[in-house]
Amino acid sequence: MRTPVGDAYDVIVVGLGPGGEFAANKLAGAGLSVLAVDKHLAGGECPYYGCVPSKLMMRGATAVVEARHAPGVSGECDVRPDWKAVARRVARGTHGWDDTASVERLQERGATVLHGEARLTGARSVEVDGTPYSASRAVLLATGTSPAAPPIDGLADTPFWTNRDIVKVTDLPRTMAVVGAGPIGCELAQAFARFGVDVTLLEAGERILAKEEPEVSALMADVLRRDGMTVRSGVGISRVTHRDDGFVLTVDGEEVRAERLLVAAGRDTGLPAIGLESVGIDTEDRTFVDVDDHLRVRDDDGATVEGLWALGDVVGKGLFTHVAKYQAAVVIRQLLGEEGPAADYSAVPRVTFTYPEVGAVGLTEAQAREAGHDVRVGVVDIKDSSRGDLHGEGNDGLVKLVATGDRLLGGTSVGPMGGEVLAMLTTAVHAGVPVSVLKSMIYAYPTWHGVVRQALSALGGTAPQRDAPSPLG
Ligand SMILES: Cc1cc2nc3c(=O)[nH]c(=O)nc-3n(C[C@H](O)[C@H](O)[C@H](O)COP(=O)(O)OP(=O)(O)OC[C@H]3O[C@@H](n4cnc5c(N)ncnc54)[C@H](O)[C@@H]3O)c2cc1C
Ligand SMILES: NC(=O)c1ccc[n+]([C@@H]2O[C@H](COP(=O)([O-])OP(=O)(O)OC[C@H]3O[C@@H](n4cnc5c(N)ncnc54)[C@H](O)[C@@H]3O)[C@@H](O)[C@H]2O)c1
Repeated sequence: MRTPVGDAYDVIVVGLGPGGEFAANKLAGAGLSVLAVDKHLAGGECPYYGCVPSKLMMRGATAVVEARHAPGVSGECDVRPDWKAVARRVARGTHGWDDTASVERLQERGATVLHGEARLTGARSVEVDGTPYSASRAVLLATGTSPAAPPIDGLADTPFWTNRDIVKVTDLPRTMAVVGAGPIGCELAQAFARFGVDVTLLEAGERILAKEEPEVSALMADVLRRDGMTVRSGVGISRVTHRDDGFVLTVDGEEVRAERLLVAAGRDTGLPAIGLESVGIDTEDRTFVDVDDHLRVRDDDGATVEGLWALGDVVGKGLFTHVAKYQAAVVIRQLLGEEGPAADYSAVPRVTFTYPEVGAVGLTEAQAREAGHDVRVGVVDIKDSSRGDLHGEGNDGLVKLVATGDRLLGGTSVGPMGGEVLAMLTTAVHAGVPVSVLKSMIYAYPTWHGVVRQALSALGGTAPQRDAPSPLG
């Protein structure tokens, strides 16, 4: 452990989710004295309540559905899904919600780890459960988010589940209502539906997965309905009550009943609790901490708060683990005096791990038009490709490209490997690979990423070309 000078550490990291933990490990490993503080589990939302358990659930759900495709492609297959198997993998994958390994990793690198609630008292000082600490170089705020509860009459008095509860479920309910059809709602609803739970997905907005292209929302609503779910968008939920036999939601004046209720209606950054007023930031109407492209915190006058950085979900530049770690790397370079680019969000990839996976990067068509670009669009259904044809059942998906002139602004790839196909679109958008260069490449046959070639030829309204005549007719 590095000994701090006086009572001051070099760096204090508040919040040890993917962003804070990564920064604390790297900075301590580089020889700085680091105080690493978390009020709950070192590791944060992703490994215990987010990415890891939800992807383990999706893996189980995908295996079930792939087995159900067997009759058309490989004969009979008797599938008897058992949630206990998933629950066991989740308990293992989350280390039984125990952060000893993360804490020890930090300590081995020389950090001092404290479990406690921190509050800023100035740019380079914090209190942890009332005890003051100061940092000679920097405080890093990486306090992340917690599940938000929408202001629905009666909801707060009911035992509804959030992502933090549902990941611990060992016995499935018969019926479940889900409020919110963003990535969390869609992933978890589909996982449960594929294990036989009768799920009703309720979305207030016009469409599910509203941050994605409209074609994606329509396709995914169709897939989820074929999974046996009831999918309703544009609904108003006015009241929730709970009795022994379950929940009753008043939805557009009618009752929806369910044994369990999952609320997946967005995230809360909890800014009033972290002491931002001590550095001139009023949190009343603010959702995220304002930062410049080096993640330095700006106060209400737009001035840089010297010695204070923020990163991860709390800055709202993309609520993803990979964004939190990317931002942490930008901050680490500055604190270690290393060269490197400022943060750039023009090619942030995102993947919703439903089946099919929904991958996207850069601008959607609507965002590109709003930004004033002269937009060209190419959309291809993956069923209209050789790989889609060969795959057979389960070949739901599409590739959509958004370009202006010879420049790719964004792309979406939905399919059994939509998140993997996204890699080439991310490279293209990030590196500014011209559309003409992408068109001149050779695409392996018959691949899912080969559909990108078809979408490139569809750009600008040209009829999409198959990669070969359908071998199955
Ligand atoms: C169900 C679900 C599935 C997800 N799936 C994915 C996925 O597949 N891929 C992906 O990229 N992202 C996914 N995410 C998002 C991802 O989990 C977050 O973007 C990521 O965890 C954010 O990291 P962070 O470092 O900002 O903070 P967080 O992970 O939110 O951690 C913040 C930490 O700060 C601590 N803290 C807060 N306030 C204080 C305080 N005052 N004092 C001390 N400690 C404090 C908290 O206890 C917490 O440990 C998912 C999220 C959820 C909920
Ligand atoms: N695979 C991934 O990378 C992944 C998976 C899960 C979550 N995440 C991250 O976590 C973030 C949060 O996910 P999320 O799904 O909670 O948030 P979200 O904001 O994307 O979706 C929440 C949905 O709830 C709806 N909603 C809000 N209030 C409602 C109400 N009263 N009734 C009905 N619907 C209501 C909203 O209209 C919205 O569509 C995402 O933005 C994403 O960045 C990522």
